[in-house]
Amino acid sequence: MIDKIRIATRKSPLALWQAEFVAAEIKKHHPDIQVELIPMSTRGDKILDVALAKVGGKGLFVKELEVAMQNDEADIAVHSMKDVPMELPEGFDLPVICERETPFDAFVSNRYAHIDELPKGAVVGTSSLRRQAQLLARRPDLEIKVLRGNVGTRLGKLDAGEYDGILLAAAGLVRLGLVERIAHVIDYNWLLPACGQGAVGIETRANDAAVSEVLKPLYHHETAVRVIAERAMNRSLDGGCQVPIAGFAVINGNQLSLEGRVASNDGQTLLQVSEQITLEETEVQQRVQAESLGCFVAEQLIARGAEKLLAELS
Ligand SMILES: NCc1[nH]cc(CCC(=O)O)c1CC(=O)O
Repeated sequence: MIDKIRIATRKSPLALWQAEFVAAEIKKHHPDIQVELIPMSTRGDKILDVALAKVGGKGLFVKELEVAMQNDEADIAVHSMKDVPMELPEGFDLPVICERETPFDAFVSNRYAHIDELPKGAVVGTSSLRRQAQLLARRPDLEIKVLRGNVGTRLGKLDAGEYDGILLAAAGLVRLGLVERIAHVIDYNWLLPACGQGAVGIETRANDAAVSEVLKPLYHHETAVRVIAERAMNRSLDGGCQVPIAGFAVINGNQLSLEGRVASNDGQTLLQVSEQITLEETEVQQRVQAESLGCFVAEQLIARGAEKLLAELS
């Protein structure tokens, strides 16, 4: 019997919100289990002055949390799925993906109500190559300026007048109660989200059946199927979150569709593939199908030159 669960989390307000959310859900379903947060800093939190793409290395935001689990200082780690490397290290599992918040990106500005209102040459803040590439594909005249730090830091830089507008995940702003800062949510047809964006995942030590059992009520199957498809695509393309890859899956009835994009950093080349399959009956079958749809979309992208594009970037 488990009487306590320790949650390793980053210290940013968004990470703490997500960990608190998981803690509250665990307590709701298991009133007798004690939950404790173990906040810690990761390398990704400490390196703030360089674009993430230049820092390199996978798992910048998760490694320290895994070490804490390995050392039995924590039992689970709560992550933004977007930040979780496609391949987990040996000894860890990701048994639970929670219900997704809005997966889209948001335009935030103190001066302009819409991206389309930005004048020629306006300065837009983002450190995501995915956002940069897709924005430049539509508006090659805009100037992209590095923007790092947690959500509050980024908003502070916007407010200090360093940018005409910035791009952030809408989910982070919603969770932090900052919806009013959103000028508009960006249509995914022209800014396709990152694989896993808006979804929270829970990592455990491998084969920790007791902890997995406790976490079961937090599992959201539809989100899991969508995120599995997106991540399988990303994995097959061998891309981390530091390359201009976008992937977005939706379920409509028994149809699972996945769109994937790979772009050059300047947005001049943008490859795009969309595929759809009919889902089988069981959850296990559907997860397997999602995985193969992701690989299939990746193959199509590779056939159109994605590998060459990504190789040129690294
Ligand atoms: N890379 C940082 C990060 N990781 C997850 C989110 C947002 C929340 C989410 O996608 O679940 C953010 C901030 C952002 O991209 O604006």
